[in-house]
Amino acid sequence: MKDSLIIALDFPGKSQVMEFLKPFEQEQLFVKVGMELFYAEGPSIIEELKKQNHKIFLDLKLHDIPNTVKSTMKLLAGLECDLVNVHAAGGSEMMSAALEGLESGTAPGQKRPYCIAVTQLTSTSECQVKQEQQIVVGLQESVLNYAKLAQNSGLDGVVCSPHEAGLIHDRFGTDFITVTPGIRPAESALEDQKRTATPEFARKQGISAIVVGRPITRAANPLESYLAIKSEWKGVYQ
Ligand SMILES: O=C(O)c1cc(=O)[nH]c(=O)n1[C@@H]1O[C@H](COP(=O)(O)O)[C@@H](O)[C@H]1O
Repeated sequence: MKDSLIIALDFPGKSQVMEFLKPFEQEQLFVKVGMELFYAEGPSIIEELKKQNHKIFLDLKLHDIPNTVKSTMKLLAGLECDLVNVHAAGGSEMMSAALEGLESGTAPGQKRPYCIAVTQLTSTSECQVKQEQQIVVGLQESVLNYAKLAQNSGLDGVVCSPHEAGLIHDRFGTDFITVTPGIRPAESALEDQKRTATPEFARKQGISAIVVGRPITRAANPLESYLAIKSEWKGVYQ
């Protein structure tokens, strides 16, 4: 997990994914399958990507009652991805249930997928946290609170922005995984992301893995963009 660069495969279907991956034949990738692609293609897209030897983050951000999350995680464990996630806002009981489900769905002798919790989405601003979510302590404290709940529930780490990751490692240890989207090389468009940072800034925070979507998938030359971001991040595929 350490120093990984995860490419968000936010595409509407398999054909676009396979077209995108063509120039990456020489690269072993860590890819993220999110709701759009998974809902379009179902579990077969995971099998396809595994056949190509890519590591997989299945990003379905489960957020439901504990029983539903537990049984869904049991099912997802069978897909043998490397990383899955839930929303910390679902609460500690839900997070513990997610882990129980994953453990019970993992074949004996196999390693269960890492499970991390989304704290505050990187598209969320300080203003939204205070005005819409009515969390008076503010964004950073809310992220730290969710990280604490996730760790106490036995999860392996969190999704947060690069701006909170250093503090999370200070408080919760360097082994607690931080995965940070919202990565934008200097002068890239921020689009809907609010808490953004460059790959270089991310490297200095001791972050475990960065997630990059559009700056690679929508680049004129995706492979070139991937390699440039990777060298700025100094990620080493493991
Ligand atoms: O869990 C995630 O992956 C996630 C959490 C978060 O807080 N923010 C966030 O952007 N993501 C995902 O990370 C990816 C970021 O994509 P880009 O903004 O295109 O780089 C998208 O697939 C999002 O769904």
